Amino acid sequence: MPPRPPAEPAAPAGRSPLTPSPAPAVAAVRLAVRRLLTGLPGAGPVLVACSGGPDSLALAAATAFVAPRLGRPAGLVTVDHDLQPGSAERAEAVAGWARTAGFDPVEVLPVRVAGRPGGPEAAARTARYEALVVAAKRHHAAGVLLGHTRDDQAETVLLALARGAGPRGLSGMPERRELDGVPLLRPLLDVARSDTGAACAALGLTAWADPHNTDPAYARARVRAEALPALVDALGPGVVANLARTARLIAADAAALDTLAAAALDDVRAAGGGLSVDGLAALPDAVRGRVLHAWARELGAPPADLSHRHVAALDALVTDWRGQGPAHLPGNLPVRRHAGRLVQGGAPA
Ligand SMILES: Nc1ncnc2c1ncn2[C@@H]1O[C@H](COP(=O)(O)OP(=O)(O)OP(=O)(O)O)[C@@H](O)[C@H]1O
Repeated sequence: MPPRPPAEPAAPAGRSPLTPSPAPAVAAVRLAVRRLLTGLPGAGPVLVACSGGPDSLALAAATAFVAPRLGRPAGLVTVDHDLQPGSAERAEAVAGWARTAGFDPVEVLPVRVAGRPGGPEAAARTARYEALVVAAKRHHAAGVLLGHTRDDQAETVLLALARGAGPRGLSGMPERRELDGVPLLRPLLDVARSDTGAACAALGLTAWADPHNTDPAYARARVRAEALPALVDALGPGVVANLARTARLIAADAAALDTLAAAALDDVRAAGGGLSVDGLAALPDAVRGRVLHAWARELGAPPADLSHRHVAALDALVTDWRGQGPAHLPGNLPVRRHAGRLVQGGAPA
């Protein structure tokens, strides 16, 4: 069903109809958007990335309400992945609603997913983010707003725990990050999914139900349908908020370690090039791992291919040196230990 234009809820009895009080869920979503938009740098528009699902539809309705009050232009973009029948009509319905809600610009972004590497979900995500970044640059946007909620964050943390992720994965999704110079902003990370659904209902918006969200072929859908509800049953309703809180705490620690590692990398640079083994060995494990990771990227290893195994191989040259090596980084980059340093290059002749 295409979304219908938002309508403010009727004022409760005893209140002036001129100042209706929004439903609590509507107020919660608006407050979250206001908090993020207040003081956002840059004068350009924010672009809401809206799928037509309940999260981004509630986000869009809140942005349509809040942005003009803060003097911030707001546009809306919806991506047509062309993966399901009727996707073009749905995208047009979202765009049509957005025009009536006052967004400008409003764009449907068609993307091609076929032929990209990875599974269809990953390929669609990559294509979507590419299109969002291009649109944001075209409109000199101050940022792209995404509708991820607290429940999405909790799912992300559980999935990260299940695959044995380190602090980066356990940090979940950041509220703000830059992709190719474009700020990606997630105002709803502390808003419950039940609130985005309730906000849509209170505003008379009919959201699109993405069949992928309930398809048990996807691990995230199984976490959403089974694992999180089981945890909530067993441990209480605070679990979702607590998982999201843990992500924030770990993100703060990870950021502090990153800062320490950036300084440590400069400290352990060796005079003749490469890194000093003694300097590296003196660092705490968590800092040394980050230093080696950053150095590998500096050497030209493609970040997407650089795994913890590569970092562990570099680490072994420092802490477990038995004459082995070189370690091989992706991008055909051998690293060896020579004269008390880690240096790039194959075995000496
Ligand atoms: N087709 C799309 N067009 C524009 N933005 C999208 C699209 N799909 C996803 N997004 C953006 O990415 C966010 C996360 O999408 P995802 O599908 O992972 O989560 P979701 O919980 O199903 O969100 P929603 O309820 O908004 O569909 C969305 O809230 C939205 O901001």
